Amino acid sequence: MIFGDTIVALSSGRLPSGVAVIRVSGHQTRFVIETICEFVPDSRVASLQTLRRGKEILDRGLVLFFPTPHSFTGEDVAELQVHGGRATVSSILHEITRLPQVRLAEAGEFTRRAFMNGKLDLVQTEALADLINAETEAQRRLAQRNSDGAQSRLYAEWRNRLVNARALIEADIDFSDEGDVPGSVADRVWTDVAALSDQISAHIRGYSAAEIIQDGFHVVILGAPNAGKSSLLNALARRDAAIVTDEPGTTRDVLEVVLDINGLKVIVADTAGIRDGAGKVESIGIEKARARGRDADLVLKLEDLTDPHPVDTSWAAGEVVRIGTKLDLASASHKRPSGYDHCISTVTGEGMTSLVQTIGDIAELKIRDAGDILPSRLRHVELLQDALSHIGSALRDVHAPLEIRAEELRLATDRLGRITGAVDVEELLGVIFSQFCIGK
Ligand SMILES: Nc1nc2c(c(=O)[nH]1)N(C=O)[C@@H](CNc1ccc(C(=O)N[C@@H](CCC(=O)O)C(=O)O)cc1)CN2
Ligand SMILES: Nc1nc2c(ncn2[C@@H]2O[C@H](COP(=O)(O)OP(=O)(O)OP(=O)(O)O)[C@@H](O)[C@H]2O)c(=O)[nH]1
Ligand SMILES: [Mg+2]
Repeated sequence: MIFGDTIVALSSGRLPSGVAVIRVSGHQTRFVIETICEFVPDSRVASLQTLRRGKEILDRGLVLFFPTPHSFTGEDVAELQVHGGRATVSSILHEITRLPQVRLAEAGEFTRRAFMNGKLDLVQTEALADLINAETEAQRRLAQRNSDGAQSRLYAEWRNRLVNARALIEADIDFSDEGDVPGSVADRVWTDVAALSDQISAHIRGYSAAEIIQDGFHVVILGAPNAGKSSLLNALARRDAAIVTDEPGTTRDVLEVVLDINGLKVIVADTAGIRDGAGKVESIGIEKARARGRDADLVLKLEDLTDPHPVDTSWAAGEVVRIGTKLDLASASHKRPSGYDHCISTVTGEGMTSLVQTIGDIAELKIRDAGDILPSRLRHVELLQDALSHIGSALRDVHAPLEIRAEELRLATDRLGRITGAVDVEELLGVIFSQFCIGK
């Protein structure tokens, strides 16, 4: 695909930086190199050159040329690896964009061209955005695998199976016209389609793991006022994120910190202490605490060992871990308290390592069984569910004419095709590429 404009952008990170990578893509790329560099280097080989504006030296840097189609975008691409000073980069960008039919790239425009030229499919494109935004090891791994094409290959394999099934069923339809072939081939086909249906269901269930990996595992700290909730939040965050006082009712609003536990994003929320007879502001806080607790993946239920006021958490949907606090203050008689999963002191740090370990283990357990390849967007899940319901119709309506059942399989194939963009993508492009930064 030929685009009118040649695009240019700073593709590396924030300035100033040691080195900055300026990327150019499009049919004017050669002309850009000829104008500001000394020579067009051999394909895909770095060359050290002086960059000039007329006679004036702008910088000395590495220049690479990737002729079409063997480049990231599939177009002619150049990379200028220059000194990462703000003025250096802006003067080079200025010189390049002065040339005819060359302009600054929009966010995600390089990747959009790569997609248009068939270098990437939709799922890989989304995963590339995720890879760039990945902050934890689990996010990186998920994005890496999907950008690598593993998810796309899985869907391609499923589409193939459906296409094969349809071919055999349609063959059966033709045969049965002649009235002499029984439905034996069809029986085998339907068994495989049923197996595929189970596989797709299992894959869809994996989305909850993808959500935990991408959005974080949600932990909510609940307990009576003064139980030590904010102190625990601060100890987990290793900083003074929340205000701590000896006055009950200090925390009124929900306060979140984001942690990385064993490579997994964990969001911990501190909440207002739950009690009856609280004033207006505090009551609103308590309502928020309950709401958060209901949706949490894990509730940490805190009780002051020296003055326990257990709160009811039977309404919580996720797992509940009971924690005794202020272990350092607990008297000898309290020293071996029972009924707690963990006892901690945020003053001495006792029990903290083991508590963090437990949070990590529970989170890990939720994603462990999900398999390697996960749907990473609601978009994927919706199309997978669509595909599944068409397959379900085909399987269920055993008395329907084979033509109709085969058509259901065709619709399922189409839905799977939409996930990778093999079918009908135009309307999605804007949404997907708006997630990118400039230079990507
Ligand atoms: N300097 C630099 N580093 C980078 C990138 C880049 O664009 N520039 N990338 C940008 O994301 C990533 C690497 N991704 C890339 C993907 C494809 C091609 C490429 O030239 N593909 C050609 C040739 C393939 C081959 O030789 O095997 C092609 O697909 O035809 C380059 C980088 C990360 N590192
Ligand atoms: N000795 C000791 N004191 C603690 C410990 N944890 C908390 N405290 C003290 O207990 C009091 C209440 O702590 P907070 O963390 O503010 O309690 P909270 O549950 O957030 O209270 P509210 O926000 O009012 O619901 C403060 O004076 C803390 O210093 C602990 O492990 N050991
Ligand atoms: Mg508090």
